[in-house]
Amino acid sequence: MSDAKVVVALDFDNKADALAFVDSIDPKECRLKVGKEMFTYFGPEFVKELVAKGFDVFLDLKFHDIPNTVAKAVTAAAELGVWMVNVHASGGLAMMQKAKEALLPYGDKAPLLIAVTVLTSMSEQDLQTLGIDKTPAEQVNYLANLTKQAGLDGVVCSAQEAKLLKERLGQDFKLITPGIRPAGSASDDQQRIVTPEQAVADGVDYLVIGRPITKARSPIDVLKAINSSIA
Ligand SMILES: O=C(O)c1cc(=O)[nH]c(=O)n1[C@@H]1O[C@H](COP(=O)(O)O)[C@@H](O)[C@H]1O
Repeated sequence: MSDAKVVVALDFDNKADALAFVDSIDPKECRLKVGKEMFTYFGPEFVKELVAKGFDVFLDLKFHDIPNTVAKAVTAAAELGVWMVNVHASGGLAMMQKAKEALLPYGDKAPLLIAVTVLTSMSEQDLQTLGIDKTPAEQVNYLANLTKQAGLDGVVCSAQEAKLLKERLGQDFKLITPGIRPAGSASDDQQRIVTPEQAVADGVDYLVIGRPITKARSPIDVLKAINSSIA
């Protein structure tokens, strides 16, 4: 298993470009995330292909459904041999508990199970439009507590919330943070952004980074630069 902190979000609409990047890197340099776009185009076979190449794969399908359906979906993810899989914490305590239970038969081969708190593309105003009268940090803290209570391994949040969550939930509770932007790069549709250096200083376990790497003229150079900035 790799000890890389960077998880590259493989958000490509074609396999050739994704594989050109993947085949130019070593599994020691980063882990890979397959999300809704590539999974919908290329399915579980693509995930298996990446696992067979030796990469730790984060299957990011953000399951959010009734407990039975999510438990079965998480089992299907474990069968693919992925390293990590996620659900939405707002699916509730029972849903998360059932998902965790579904992974028990896999023992130490089970993927890490984490829950998305408040999407990094959302601001306080966005929460208000959903009828949530809290700051993102308060809502993240609330859902992260629920996630820990359900026995999951950690949460997806913004690195802006990392320091507080590590203090409150302990060092072992994993924090996975998208919305990472090297200084000077475009924020795109992300709202709660943090640089790679700051994220690591604040205790983040894994940094999910997509467009700043995959849309760069030389993705491999950007990945290497980020890796050395957080070494
Ligand atoms: O679960 C995720 O990975 C996720 C959660 C979240 O709150 N925000 C978020 O951006 N993501 C994913 O992380 C990746 C971020 O990509 P970039 O914005 O291109 O770096 C995308 O693939 C998103 O789907």
